Amino acid sequence: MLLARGLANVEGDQWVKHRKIINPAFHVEKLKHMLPAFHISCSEMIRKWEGITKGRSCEVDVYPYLQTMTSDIISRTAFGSSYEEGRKIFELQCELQKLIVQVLQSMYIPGSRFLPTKRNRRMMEIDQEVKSSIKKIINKRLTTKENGESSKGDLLGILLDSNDKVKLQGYTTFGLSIDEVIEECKLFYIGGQETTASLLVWTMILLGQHTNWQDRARDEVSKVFGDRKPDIDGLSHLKIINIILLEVLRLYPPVVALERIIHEETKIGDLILPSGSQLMLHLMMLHHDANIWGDDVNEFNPERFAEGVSKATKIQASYYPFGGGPRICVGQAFAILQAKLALVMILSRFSFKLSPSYSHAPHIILSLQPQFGAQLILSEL
Ligand code: HEM
Repeated sequence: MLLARGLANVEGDQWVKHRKIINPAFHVEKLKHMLPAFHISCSEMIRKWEGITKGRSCEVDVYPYLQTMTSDIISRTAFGSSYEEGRKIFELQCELQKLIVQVLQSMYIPGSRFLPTKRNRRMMEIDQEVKSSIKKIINKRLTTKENGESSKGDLLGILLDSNDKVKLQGYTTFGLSIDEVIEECKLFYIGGQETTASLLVWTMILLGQHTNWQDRARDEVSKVFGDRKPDIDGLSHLKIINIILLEVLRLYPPVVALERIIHEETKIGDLILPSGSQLMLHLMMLHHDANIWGDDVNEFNPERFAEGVSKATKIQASYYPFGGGPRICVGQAFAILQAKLALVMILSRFSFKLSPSYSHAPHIILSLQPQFGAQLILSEL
């Protein structure tokens, strides 16, 4: 729970309260204003690639760059004007994430997390530092608000506004405490950064393999935007890129499994599951089941989504890259918008193919990642 205790980790009434406050932050109207921030972060990545390729074809492991870009986007969109402080917080959060992965991968000794080891002390230090830095940003915001300045269009501002609104609606116990706002800010990073980087890296790997789809996507980009800067309207009309992303999320879902706890005895077929049972829906298995998807289940074939998600399978309810039901991913539209914009910008500037030095090894560290990176040959257009 050191990583974040926000929305994803609360239950019952607590969850209803958090979700009601957070939902507006991800509304399409709000996302529209975040597009310029997405654009800046993506342009920076492209400039770095141009600096490497210098007009020639060149091998680049694109994965770390995509990770930096998605991290940068979260810092900008979560904290807006407090971007620099936000970035530092997320760098610490990233270090914490790595330390936690080390713990998860080492032998479990009960109680060992309370020992004052170097790693444990560093983890506690980071946790304290992150909390106090977010607190400083929030306090600064609250002071400017008290002075009558309107909130910024970033996630933190929207979260604080939305919190005020539910309080005004008479839900005296409904608002979030400062500590809870802090946890939500941390969760945006945990939930949004690695997952979106995972979606983008598998998309580039697959388009580097299936260059016919890359060409189709690029054609679409030039038809929709020409020399225009991508806008939200155009992005929502990209059909080819949309089915490509759907197919990537089927083959390589960044979150590989969904978890649920049953609150009352439930009968499924011949099985009677007692209350309190923990269920896991493995998306990798569901998305790779030939009975559902057909014989070409392991092939990259975006065309299967041409008539929409429900027509792509023989059985309904078989595709859940963003989960489902009331707990469906709150950042879905944010992630898809970001992925579409990044792809449009990459495809307009580079063509790419898989390098012979790429080793295919999907592995899971919080999200589904290419273990040895994503080596592509980039060529400037
Ligand atoms: C491609 C990118 C992403 C994927 C594949 C993804 C996937 C998921 C999945 C599978 C869940 C669990 C849903 C369930 O249990 O039914 C989830 C929950 C969540 N995601 Fe995402 N996510 C992505 C991006 C984001 C982004 C960008 C953010 C925020 C900036 C975010 C924030 C959250 C939060 C807060 C929850 C918990 C929702 C709740 O419990 O009510 N995610 N996500």
